[in-house]
Amino acid sequence: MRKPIIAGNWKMNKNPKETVEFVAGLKGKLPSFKDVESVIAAPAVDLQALLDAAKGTDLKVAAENAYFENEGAFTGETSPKVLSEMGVDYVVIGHSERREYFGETDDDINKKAHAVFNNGMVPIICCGETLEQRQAGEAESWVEGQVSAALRGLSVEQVSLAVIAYEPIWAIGTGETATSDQAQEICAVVRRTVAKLYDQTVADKVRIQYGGSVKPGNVVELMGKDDIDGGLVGGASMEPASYLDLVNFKA
Ligand SMILES: O=C(CO)COP(=O)(O)O
Repeated sequence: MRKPIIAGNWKMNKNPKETVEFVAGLKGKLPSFKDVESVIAAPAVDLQALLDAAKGTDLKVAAENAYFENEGAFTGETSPKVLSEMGVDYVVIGHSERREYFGETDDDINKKAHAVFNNGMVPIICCGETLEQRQAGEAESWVEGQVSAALRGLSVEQVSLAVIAYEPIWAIGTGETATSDQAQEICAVVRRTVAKLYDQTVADKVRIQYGGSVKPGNVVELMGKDDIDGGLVGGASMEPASYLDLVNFKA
């Protein structure tokens, strides 16, 4: 049984004060961590405020990115070692916005996956195709390639813990959700890829999120699909009421 994991991704939005206000708005309303993992991925500048506010609650904290080196002359980067020392649980890596605007490659993302695990955290590894790739019938092979590259060299134990987020780029922030069948189809490809690279037991443990215009109105249908274990949510994670509707999708 895979535990559902719903993660908000605030992207480059909110300041520390707004972060604290958001968490105050969740008070007493989050599902138990035993049933659903509720996660917020916040900008690096908000993480300490989020960690402090989330203490003693069922909310888990994710960084939106980290570098693959622990320390050194890398001006402007965020150390995965320090994130771990701060108490961060998850790190989103390889988001399509990182790949597109900041030139991150499959190789960078693989190094980041290793760095995150080596520091005792769990990566949320993103993958997903463009509209052109989908229209050319290349979505499956593209995603299979991204997942294979990201997982290269990881141990069975590490991959069993990993979270993989399938986010079709054409559905991000566009209001255009993949249908639940389209989402399921590629999430199944992700799981089959893990089975091919490792084995079915590992594949059955990996949690796969769908992301791209997830909202309270479609979360139940998406979560009902066999290979969808969670959501990675931008816009609809920004306000407590909407976020609570998502994480309480079972209620
Ligand atoms: O990119 C996303 C989450 O990482 C999806 O964003 P939206 O939910 O705003 O479409």
